[in-house]
Amino acid sequence: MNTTYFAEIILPLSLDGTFTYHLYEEDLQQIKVGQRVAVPFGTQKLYTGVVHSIHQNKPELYKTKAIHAFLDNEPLVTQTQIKFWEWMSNYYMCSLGDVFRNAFPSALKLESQTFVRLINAEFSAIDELNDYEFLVFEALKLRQIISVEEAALIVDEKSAIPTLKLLIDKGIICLDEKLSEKYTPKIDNYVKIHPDLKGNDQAFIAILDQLNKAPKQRETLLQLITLETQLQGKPLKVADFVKQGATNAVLKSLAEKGAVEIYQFQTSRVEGKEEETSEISQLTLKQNEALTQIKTQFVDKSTVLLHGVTSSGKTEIYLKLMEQVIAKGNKVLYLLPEISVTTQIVHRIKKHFGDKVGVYHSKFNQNERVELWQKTLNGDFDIIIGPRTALYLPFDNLGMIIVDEEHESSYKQMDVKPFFHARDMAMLLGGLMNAKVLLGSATPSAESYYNAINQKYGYVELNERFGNIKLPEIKIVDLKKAQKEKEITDDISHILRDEIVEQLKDKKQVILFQNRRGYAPIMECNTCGHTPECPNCDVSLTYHKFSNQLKCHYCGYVQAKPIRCPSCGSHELNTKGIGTEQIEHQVQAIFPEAKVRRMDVDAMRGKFAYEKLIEDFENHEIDILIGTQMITKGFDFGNVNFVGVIRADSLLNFPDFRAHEKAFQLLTQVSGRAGRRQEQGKVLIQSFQAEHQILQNVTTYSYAPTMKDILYERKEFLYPPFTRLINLRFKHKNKERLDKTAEQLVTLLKASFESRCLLGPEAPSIGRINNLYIADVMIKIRPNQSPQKVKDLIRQKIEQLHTISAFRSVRIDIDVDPV
Ligand SMILES: Nc1ncnc2c1ncn2[C@@H]1O[C@H](COP(=O)(O)OP(=O)(O)OP(=O)(O)O)[C@@H](O)[C@H]1O
Ligand SMILES: [Zn+2]
Repeated sequence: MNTTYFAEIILPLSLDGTFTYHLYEEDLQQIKVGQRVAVPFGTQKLYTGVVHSIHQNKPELYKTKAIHAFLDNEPLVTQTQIKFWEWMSNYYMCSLGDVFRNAFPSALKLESQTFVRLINAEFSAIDELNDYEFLVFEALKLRQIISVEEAALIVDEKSAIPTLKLLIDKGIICLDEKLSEKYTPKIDNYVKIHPDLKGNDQAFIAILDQLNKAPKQRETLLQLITLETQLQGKPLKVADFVKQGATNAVLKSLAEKGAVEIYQFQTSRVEGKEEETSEISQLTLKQNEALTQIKTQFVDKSTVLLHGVTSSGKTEIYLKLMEQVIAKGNKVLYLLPEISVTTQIVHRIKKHFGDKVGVYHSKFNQNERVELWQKTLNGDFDIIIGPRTALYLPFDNLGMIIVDEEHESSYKQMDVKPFFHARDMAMLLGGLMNAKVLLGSATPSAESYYNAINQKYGYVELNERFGNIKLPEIKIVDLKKAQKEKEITDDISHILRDEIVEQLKDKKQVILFQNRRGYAPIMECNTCGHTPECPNCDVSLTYHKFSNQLKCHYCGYVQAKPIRCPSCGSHELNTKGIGTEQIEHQVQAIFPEAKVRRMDVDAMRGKFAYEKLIEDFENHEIDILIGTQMITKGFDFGNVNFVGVIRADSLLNFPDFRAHEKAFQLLTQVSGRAGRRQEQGKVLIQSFQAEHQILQNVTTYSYAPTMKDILYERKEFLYPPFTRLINLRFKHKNKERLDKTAEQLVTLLKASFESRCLLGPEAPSIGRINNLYIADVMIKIRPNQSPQKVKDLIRQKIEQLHTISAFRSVRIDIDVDPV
């Protein structure tokens, strides 16, 4: 081997660092940093990787392999992205491969275990296929689906991925996705005079004669003629005609006689709303002031916090800013906590910027993801809207990142590595790309607020609602008192009930908030007190009445609701606690005429479930909407003047140092959905702790005093922003081994920390999930310590721990800045 050039390749593996491959003369002609390559790894496996760098340092310790193929001519990943990934892997203490796996669309990442499916069996231009493509195509015609591994047996190992890639490019095959879901358009029935009768007087008179014996049908037909004239060619919905006196039965008979035609027409739900683009609203005086301040502060600050009360028009300010950034030739990334929020906001943004807006949807399938990646790379969009993973797109020329609802904890990724926080990573990416970062919220997080008042960030306040409407009047309903005085039915106090009656009378829509889903969190036997628990997790099962099942919200375990207590056989099983499903039942029982709907993860499963619900709410097909925190995020509806909170208590009692901050934010945000257009709104919060300081502060909109208390406590007890946290989460199926391992690591770390800064091991509130026991060790990093050094130390101690094989089987997940 006399090659002198080597490439470092990023592979989607949970192993540290990059991997070295040697380059041949001809490779040097085409290789570029950021390009996709197919490489062998391990004994048989083939992987898609990305070129990280090219160098001449021959590895001494092992023999390198060659790159099998270059998959594209041009890089799919920018150099900035590679820097970004490396930074993330270092900061969040995971491998570069973990970041790559999470960041790069899996459809672009063919691996041995990936499956492909034939989509164009009719493909006939066989001449255009090379020998290998032809072989794979023939195999797929027989079998429909094969894996990359199987393709490697048909052609050869080297050529499998490149061959499949060519077939994908030709549209002959695609990645197999079992979960692909279709959007079913909304179909409506329409009615018109039968085309055969149009302009055919004779036929028409014949029909009318025939209808002499059916006066109702005759009348309806004549009415339709009048209506059609009035509508001047616009289609008439059957439903609308029925409202004006026609009946479905009569229309059916008319259709059978050939007098009218009933036809179907697809009513577009989501796209149909995109009108022509229009000008951005004129900002109010206050909004304009805020905009000017933001721009001034950006002169010497890279991050500005916009703290504007609910419905103050923060979105309008973002629109103006975007316009200005785009005018300078730069791009904007607009982050939202969950894509659910976007439905309304996307419409607002598209209305102004049209198809220059790219939307990244968390429910996108793999092929849609690839398309967005490529279009971003081509610079097709001026604005990208998306949730936290939109940070991974291959941007160029980013001028601004807006982090809307920056206080939202769903900005933190918790299910897969890297466990990153999008707000923090937005600032990092902003730094790498020289883009400004605007954080926006009506209830900023304690961390951002602290940074703002300490002038690390710019800080702009906007204290009045658009149209100078007063913030809603918030009152607390004392549930203890209501129960004592029997002023309550089930969980709905009579004050709350009466207010809903008034609202419905005024044709207003009502939003009710309850932060638990399901019917009841706990089922309990009245005789022996037994509570059914999940066999895999240390939690009680949640009762879902609709499906008559008990479900575990942590591992998905499901069982039918038992008829008798599994412990004592008694029939007296009772439920404790309340979920959205139960509130839905109670509300429907009190208001049988009202159209009641529920919005929680159970009710929002489909790809477009959220869009449909928003549309139904806008069309007033819902009178009362009951939801979990899903309804708190950015909802902007004009016809809601009243919001009710069913029970604030579980928010207040959560065992977490952020509980009070979250309770204040959530209650303020929910309240903010009321009274956004014409008049001051009203809010009722039911609670057994009516005197609780947080509730009192919510009613008086005392954000700053609340934060003062919270920050005082954080400082006292060494929590962020006064320390940085790293949580080490141990998981193992054997509790004893788990505890021993965690204790051993604590012993190794002890010498380096004061005892107040090294907590645990301790079981979290749910000590076992999916048959794995859990133990947490929390490390607090004080401002005088270097976080990097602490991280190095942790790595080193884990390595030391792993020299003993018994400890190696215990998984350790490192969570930097846990929320
Ligand atoms: N300058 C303006 N001209 C016209 N309409 C405005 C203006 N400012 C705000 N609005 C309208 O007022 C409503 C509330 O504004 P917006 O949704 O931007 O508030 P927000 O501060 O983002 O609220 P939240 O934090 O509660 O989501 C919207 O319907 C918006 O269209
Ligand atoms: Zn479970």
